[in-house]
Amino acid sequence: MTKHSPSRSPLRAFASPDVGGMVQGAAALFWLPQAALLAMAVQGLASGRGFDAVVWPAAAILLLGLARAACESWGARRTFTRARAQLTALRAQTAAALAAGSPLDRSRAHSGLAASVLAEQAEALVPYLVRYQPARWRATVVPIFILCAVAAFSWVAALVLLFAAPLIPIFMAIVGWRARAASEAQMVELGGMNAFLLDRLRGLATLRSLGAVELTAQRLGDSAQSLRRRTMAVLRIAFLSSAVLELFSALGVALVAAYVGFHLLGSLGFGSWGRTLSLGEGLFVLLLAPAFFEPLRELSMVWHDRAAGEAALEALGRLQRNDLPLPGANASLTRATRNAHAGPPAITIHNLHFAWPGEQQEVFDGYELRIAPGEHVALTGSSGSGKTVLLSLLAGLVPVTHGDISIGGVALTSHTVAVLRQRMGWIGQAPHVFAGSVEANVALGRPDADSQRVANAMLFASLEAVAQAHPVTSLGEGGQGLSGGEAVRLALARVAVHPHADLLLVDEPTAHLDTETAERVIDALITLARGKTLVVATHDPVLAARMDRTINLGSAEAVEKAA
Ligand SMILES: Nc1ncnc2c1ncn2[C@@H]1O[C@H](COP(=O)(O)OP(=O)(O)OP(=O)(O)O)[C@@H](O)[C@H]1O
Repeated sequence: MTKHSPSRSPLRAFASPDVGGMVQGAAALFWLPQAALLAMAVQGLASGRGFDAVVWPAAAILLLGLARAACESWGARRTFTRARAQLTALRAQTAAALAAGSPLDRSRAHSGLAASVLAEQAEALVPYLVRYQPARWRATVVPIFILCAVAAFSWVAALVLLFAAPLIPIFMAIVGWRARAASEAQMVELGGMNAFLLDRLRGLATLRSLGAVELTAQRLGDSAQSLRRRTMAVLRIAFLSSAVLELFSALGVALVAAYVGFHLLGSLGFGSWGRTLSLGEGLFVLLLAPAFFEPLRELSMVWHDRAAGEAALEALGRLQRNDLPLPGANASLTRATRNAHAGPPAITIHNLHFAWPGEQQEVFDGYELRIAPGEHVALTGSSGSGKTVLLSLLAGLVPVTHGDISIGGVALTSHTVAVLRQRMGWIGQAPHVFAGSVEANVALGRPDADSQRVANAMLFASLEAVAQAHPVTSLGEGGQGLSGGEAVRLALARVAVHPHADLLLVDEPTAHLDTETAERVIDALITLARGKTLVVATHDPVLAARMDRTINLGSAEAVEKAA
């Protein structure tokens, strides 16, 4: 299985401007003919042509203005639609990459951070694409055209613009570099605060019972203060970049205005290719000077969108990196419908090696195991001996480092695991209970879980009383409102609803239950596993005694005996 770590380039593709942004940016070029017409009209008025000199240029300026507005609005609409579509695609790609990671990967982003990046931080891409990209394009193209037009009349004015302009990108680059660092720090702080909040909300009952609510509120307050400071840093940098730009653009325009004014007065006769500028030409140069700086000023206004957008792209890229991929995450399920299973599967494990990524110590080092079809097996052993890891390897939740696992004669590989998983029923150590009704928690939205099947499964797990006590949506997130025994029964019902499951993998179903409840859970489990292969990890000797065989992972002889 290859490591899923997308390069930065697919994400970078999001940053390329499209035709909408280009049209929007180029619309600023309409100012060139508009300024020329305005200068012509003033020249005409000055030369005594009266009202006639103004009418046609005014009409043409109006038409050009309408054309400019149309281009800008079409470009803006197209850029916005594209940006939303790109964001949706990027969110889907990131969510798919998150789902393609093993649930046992300890380096996975916390759910609070992932939710914050996907829902909140990713939104920064929209201003980045809608405002920054067209502004960047405009700032690259428009000043060049204006500079050429100005240079055609006066090389001195063009030179003034040319000298003032590079200072702006230099300062912007310096400021932008700081802005990016500040923006990234702000986003990290925001994600951290969200993760902290989500985590503490989940553990509120524990915090309250141990009297740690005050302290947590104080820490949350400190985080909020730190976030405020970071946000202010980002804003300060944004204001600074605007101030620098305003200063240089005002200086540039003032110098051009002074030159044109003195030139027209005859005090500065040079700089216009050996001739004297007319009033209209001087005015044209003067009208173009602020327009030369305008795209750069716009760029500075949206400069922090760039920093936030790039920080968001990077955060999404980080979420997409998987250190521990989920085997077969992208395999198709189509073959599953064709595969009719003949009886419960046998399990064969040969020369199994498994080590966690980045760890030298192997949890399994050449492990061998055979389980007969329909056999009920208890995995025992001291805490940390690898019971959960073995169940996870059988369920294909983590990839084996080396060795072979076969289920029902089919080798467990990234190609077959999705199909094999269809015949597995899994009960983890802490089954997750979603906020919602008991029925919805049993059905889990599976297409084959119709209401009749759900009702039968609930009957089997004696859950009707629980369902009646929690009508419609009252089950709390994380199983609040359910006792430990009820939560296990809910997990049993989830498996009971699945008709093709003939291999049950169950992790410590009786942990933390009183003897009587544990007995009932064991009875239900054995009933459910009738005619199926069952592998159950447990520390409970009563449960282990009810199985056909016990395999102790904590002792080497037991492993050999099992083999
Ligand atoms: N997600 C993980 N990432 C890295 N190491 C892990 C992870 N989960 C477990 N381990 C390590 O793998 C080893 C086996 O853990 P495992 O959970 O399989 O033990 P176990 O026998 O099920 O223990 P228990 O009876 O307490 O549930 C332990 O050393 C544990 O620290």
